[in-house]
Amino acid sequence: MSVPATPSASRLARPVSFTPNRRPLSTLSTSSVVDDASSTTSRSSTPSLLGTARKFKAPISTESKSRLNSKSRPGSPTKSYSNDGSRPKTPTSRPKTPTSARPKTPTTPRRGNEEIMISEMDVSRIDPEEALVDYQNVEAGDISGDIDESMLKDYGSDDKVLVSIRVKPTTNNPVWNFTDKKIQLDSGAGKAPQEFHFDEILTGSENKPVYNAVARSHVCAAMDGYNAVIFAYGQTASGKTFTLTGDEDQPGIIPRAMKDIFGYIRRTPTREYLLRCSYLEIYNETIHDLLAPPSTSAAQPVQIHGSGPNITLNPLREEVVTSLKGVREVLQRGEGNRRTASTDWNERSSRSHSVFRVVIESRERTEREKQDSDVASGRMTPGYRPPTPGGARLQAKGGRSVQTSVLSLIDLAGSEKATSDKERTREGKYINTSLLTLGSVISTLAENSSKGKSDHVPFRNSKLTRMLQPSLSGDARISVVCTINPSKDAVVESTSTLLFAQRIKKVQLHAQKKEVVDTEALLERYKKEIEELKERLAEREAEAPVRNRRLSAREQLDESRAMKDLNTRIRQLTKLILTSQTVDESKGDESRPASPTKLDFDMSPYQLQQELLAARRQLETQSTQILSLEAALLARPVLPPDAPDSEKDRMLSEQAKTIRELEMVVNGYEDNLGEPLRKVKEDVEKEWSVRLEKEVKLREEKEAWADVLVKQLEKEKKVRMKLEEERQALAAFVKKFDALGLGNSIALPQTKLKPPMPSPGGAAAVFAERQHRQVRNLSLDLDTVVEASPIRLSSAVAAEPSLLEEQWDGMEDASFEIVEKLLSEKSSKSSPGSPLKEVFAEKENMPL
Ligand SMILES: Nc1ncnc2c1ncn2[C@@H]1O[C@H](COP(=O)(O)OP(=O)(O)OP(=O)(O)O)[C@@H](O)[C@H]1O
Repeated sequence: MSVPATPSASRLARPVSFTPNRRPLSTLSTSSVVDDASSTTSRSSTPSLLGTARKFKAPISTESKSRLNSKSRPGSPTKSYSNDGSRPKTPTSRPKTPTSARPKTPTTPRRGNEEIMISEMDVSRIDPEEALVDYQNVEAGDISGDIDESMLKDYGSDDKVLVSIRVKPTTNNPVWNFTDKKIQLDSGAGKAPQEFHFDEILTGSENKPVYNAVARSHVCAAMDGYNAVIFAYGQTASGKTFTLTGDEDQPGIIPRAMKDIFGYIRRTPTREYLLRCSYLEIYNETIHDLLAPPSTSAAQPVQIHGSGPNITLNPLREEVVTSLKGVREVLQRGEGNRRTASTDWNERSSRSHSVFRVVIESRERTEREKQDSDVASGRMTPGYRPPTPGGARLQAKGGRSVQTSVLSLIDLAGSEKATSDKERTREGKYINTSLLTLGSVISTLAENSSKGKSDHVPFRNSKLTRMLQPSLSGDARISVVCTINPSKDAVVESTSTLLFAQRIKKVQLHAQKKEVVDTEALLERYKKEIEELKERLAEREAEAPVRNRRLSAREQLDESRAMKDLNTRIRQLTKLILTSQTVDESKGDESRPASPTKLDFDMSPYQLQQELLAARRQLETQSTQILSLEAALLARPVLPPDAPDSEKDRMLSEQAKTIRELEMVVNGYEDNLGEPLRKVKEDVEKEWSVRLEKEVKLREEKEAWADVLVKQLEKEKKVRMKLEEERQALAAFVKKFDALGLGNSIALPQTKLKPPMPSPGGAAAVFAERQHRQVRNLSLDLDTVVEASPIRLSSAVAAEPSLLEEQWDGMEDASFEIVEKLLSEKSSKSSPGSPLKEVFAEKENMPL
């Protein structure tokens, strides 16, 4: 068997059979599976199965409103009713769950909201391992607390339809009298007295006895491998939805059946189950998938394919459920999508026929599985066989057989008279036509059965009868609840319902359960596929060492990827099979997280071992490859220097190829590092990259600082040069000063300063010229000024020692103090106004 690339896609084309007999793999119409996930929205906070049975309503007429408002909930069952004299036109209704929050859109009664909650429970996503239900994983809360075997009917001995009448409680002039099995029109009704006999006559508002009488045996039959159909038929507002769905106080057949299903699994330690639900409605002769988003189901109505007993429905979703919570979600979604509207007779009348189906696949558990799960759960396999009425047990023949059955719970739209609303009238026509067809189909079948005839049965005249053809042809156990309104103004409709019930009672059934190995069953197919995949994997692994020698690096990489894919698929499939440990009420049926970490933790020890082995083998292969490639690289021939260019090019391209191959192998090697190792690697890389960044920053800062220092140094150098210039200028000045001739009378120490002999007036001229130049350059920038003058002018250079503060070599003795001293000695001898005085006067004015 080949592995489909995408498991869900491979099922897309498969239609869902309505006939479990030779049903192809029932799966989703997955055309909208992908976008479903994005549209998950909680629809109701009410946890009840019934609290969500809210429907769209058409606006209610004032007349209807007042009638409805005046209704009160009838009391407990009575076998005869008092006539209070009031004669409301409509039957007394039990008030439904408040619907004020619901929009009323008469033209689009179907929920127009695109954000319909889409469960993740479709077959393609669910983990079958967690979807299999058995006795150990059914939670106590999921099962019916009132299992009473005495309530079960012996459905196995009778090949007749179980027909029951439910009389709706009313205080409004009831005209029918009844006993347990007989119902009779009152003589006071003004009509010919009629008497009818049925399997059960049920009254009152309690749904539990109704379920026990009409549905429980058929639910058990379905669990035991028979197809079963339970449907409610009757005039509008007579209580069909109340019987099938019920409300929070009085859960109806559907929620009770689901509880019983889990109860049955709990009591059956020998089997494991896969449960799938679908929900559809037939509205104006079009079939809609109630579990698909409305836009999808409107664009792609469900089609009936095939003929005779081999009817298939496509596209139709089936969602795997493992707990009541999961069922609740499916029901909430489906019921939210049902079309209802307010009519003259029923505030929330079902405007369509609805079919809720549960596909039950089950398989005998192997001793090994039982032991394993008992050990895992700390329980021992109970040594008893649960009571399963009519149940021959399935035996494994060769391989284990898979039993498949379908339980269909059908709420028919009510027959009705013309209404005041145009849209309702149109719907009513469709409803009446299909009910009429159902009636004539039942009549013909009854005739054929009772008179041994084989007249043509007009199944094809309506979608409803065509869909029900396999069941009505005898392939299923059928239970019909006919609901009637006993009040006088509904006598005609009630009589018509009772006649229908009488006819259907005559239909002969011959349902068989399927105990053969059903290779089409999803459960079996998963198991088979797992086995095949494992075989293929083992073969490939065994061949790997020889094969890898032949393959190029790329081919080896492809090969290892293919093996990885096989492993992944095996893991997915294994997880799709539910076992007893996995059913848990607290668990929703949300899709299992796709986290690889989660998957790893969920793997069985065997799978982990397989995984580990495969990974090790791959690593070994890759190490060998790396080594051989490295050796090839080292052993490459060295070309002589005078080798032709073409030869060099060839060599280079070969080496480039080897490098590429090495890279590929190394990449593959890294891919194979376990998650933890990869994580460690990432952490280390992260830590070191932070450090590296810090270091780089630090280095940049230091480099910038070094630049500043270099610049500073250059500046210093320039300043030093200027200082040198100034020093020389000053030396020149002193020389000129000495040239004034004073040096002739005063002996300056020759060794300290040896300027040329100054000439009179020379120093003053130099200073005058410098002073002039400095004033001229005052507006120039700092560097220019520094260059132009021997005297510091700027703050930038103020930090530098002043020329006059500097210690000049050999100038100590030539300080101004000495000069001053010499001069003062001289001045005492010379007269005022002498040239010397002039010179000093000028010097004192020198800008310092
Ligand atoms: N046996 C019952 N006891 C108490 N209330 C009931 C009973 N049967 C029906 N009702 C009430 O009567 C009203 C109409 O019932 P329901 O909607 O089930 O009728 P229906 O047959 O499904 O109608 P339609 O065909 O129009 O959908 C509801 O408010 C429901 O609660």
